Formats: sequence, structure tokens, C-alpha cells
Amino acid sequence: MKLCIALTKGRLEEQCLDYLEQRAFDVTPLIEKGRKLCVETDHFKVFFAKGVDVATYVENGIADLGIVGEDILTEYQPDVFNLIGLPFGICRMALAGIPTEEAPEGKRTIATKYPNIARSFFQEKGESVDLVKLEGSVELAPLLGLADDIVDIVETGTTLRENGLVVKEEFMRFSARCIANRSSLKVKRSLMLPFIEAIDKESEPRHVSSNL
Ligand SMILES: Nc1ncnc2c1ncn2[C@@H]1O[C@H](COP(=O)(O)OP(=O)(O)OP(=O)(O)O)[C@@H](O)[C@H]1O
Ligand SMILES: O=P(O)(O)OC[C@H]1O[C@H](OP(=O)(O)OP(=O)(O)O)[C@H](O)[C@@H]1O
Repeated sequence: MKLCIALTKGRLEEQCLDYLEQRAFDVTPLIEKGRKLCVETDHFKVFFAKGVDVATYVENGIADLGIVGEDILTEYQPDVFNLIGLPFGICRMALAGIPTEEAPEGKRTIATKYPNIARSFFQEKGESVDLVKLEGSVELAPLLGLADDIVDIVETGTTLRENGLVVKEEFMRFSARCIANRSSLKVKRSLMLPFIEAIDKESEPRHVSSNL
């Protein structure tokens, strides 16, 4: 029986492979995969997908384990076991926009890739807003007049700064997380534990190399 692991491609991919390498996994087959999406070794089947799809594959038991941004877990609330925090993919969720002294007049329009997070943020404030869902480059929305402000991820702040926008409020902090399928956690426990222990940031990095 092999352990099936879903990894997030894109921004988290390189940091994730670096981390696994530091934790003594031989990630060469993953680095050399080219356009191949799924790589099988003696003990593991590893595939790459977009963050939200990683959560879906783990929720449905196709993958036993996944590595995904906490922003995805907060936004989509998949029914998975949220196992451990990892020390990469560190970012914040913020309300941002064009700097202004004046209080907004009337109902604000907020552009975001994270409508659920944005909705509960404004609900908690007791402010009613109109949400516009975008799929990327959210910073464009206030510049082009589609929205007054945005709710989006900030890491270095470069994207905001270079587009003349500022953080108005930071309200969540995220990192990458290791998640598990609930039933795999019981059925494949003995297979999973060495992997989980190896990647747990609290544990000592191992010296024995295993092929991932
Ligand atoms: N600027 C950032 N700094 C650090 N981590 C980030 C940043 N942006 C996103 N992330 C984290 O990386 C994960 C993957 O982000 P990425 O931008 O690759 O995916 P995406 O938003 O689905 O984009 P795409 O549509 O281009 O695939 C996010 O879920 C988040 O956890
Ligand atoms: O604070 P920074 O370090 O500049 O990072 C923040 C940017 O990174 C993310 O976007 P991404 O690059 O993933 O592009 P996208 O918005 O098109 O998905 C996020 O949505 C911000 O735009």
C-alpha cells in the first residue's frame, strides 16, 4: 500500500520541495517531473494540483495527505483533518485600498479571491458591503474603479506598494498546512506517521534519506 500525497503547485511548490529536502526526502523525481503531474516511487504517489483541488482530493480520500495554504482551508472549509502547520507559505490576509483620510460614503464594494473570508470579516464589523469575486490580480480593482477596496493576501507588500495601495487592516495570518483525509488517518495510520513525524517542524530533521 502506498501513501498518496497531494502538493500545491504554483507559489507553494518550490518552498514545499525545499522543505521536504531539508527533512531528508529525496525530491529529485519531483523536481525532474517536467510536465508530469503525478510521480510514483516505491513508497509514495505524489501529485500536484491547485490549492483548492488539493483540499478536494484529500477530502474525497483520493489523497491521504495534502500540503495546502491555510487560506484555502479558511475559505473553503473542506472536511479534512488539519494536522500540522509548516514554516513556509507565510502570508497575511488584509483589507487594502487607495490611501484616503475620508470615511467611505455609503456601501463599499470589495474585490477579493476570498468571498467567504471577506464576508465574515465585514459581518463581524457589522458593515454591509458588496463583494466582487475576482480570480487574480485583485489589486487592479481599486485602480480601475471596479471596487473601493480589496481583501487579499499580503506577503512582502510589494504588489500593494507598486500599485499605490496600502494595508488598511490586517486580520489573519496563514502558513502552509499538512492536512489528512479523516478515514486514511485511521486506515493508513502506520504508513502516515513516519511521514508526518518527518515533516513536523517541531521534530529534528532526519538524517536517513528516503525517496519521495
Ligand atoms: N504572496 C504570497 N506569499 C506567500 N504565500 C502566498 C502568497 N500568495 C499566495 N500564497 C500561498 O500560496 C498558495 C498558492 O498560491 P498561488 O498564487 O500559487 O495559487 P493561486 O492563488 O491558486 O494562483 P494561480 O491561479 O496562479 O494558480 C496560496 O493558497 C497561499 O497559501
Ligand atoms: O505582498 P506580496 O509579496 O506582493 O504578495 C501579494 C500578492 O501575491 C498574491 O498574488 P499572486 O502573485 O499569487 O497572483 P494572483 O493575484 O494573480 O493570484 C496576492 O494575491 C497578492 O497579489
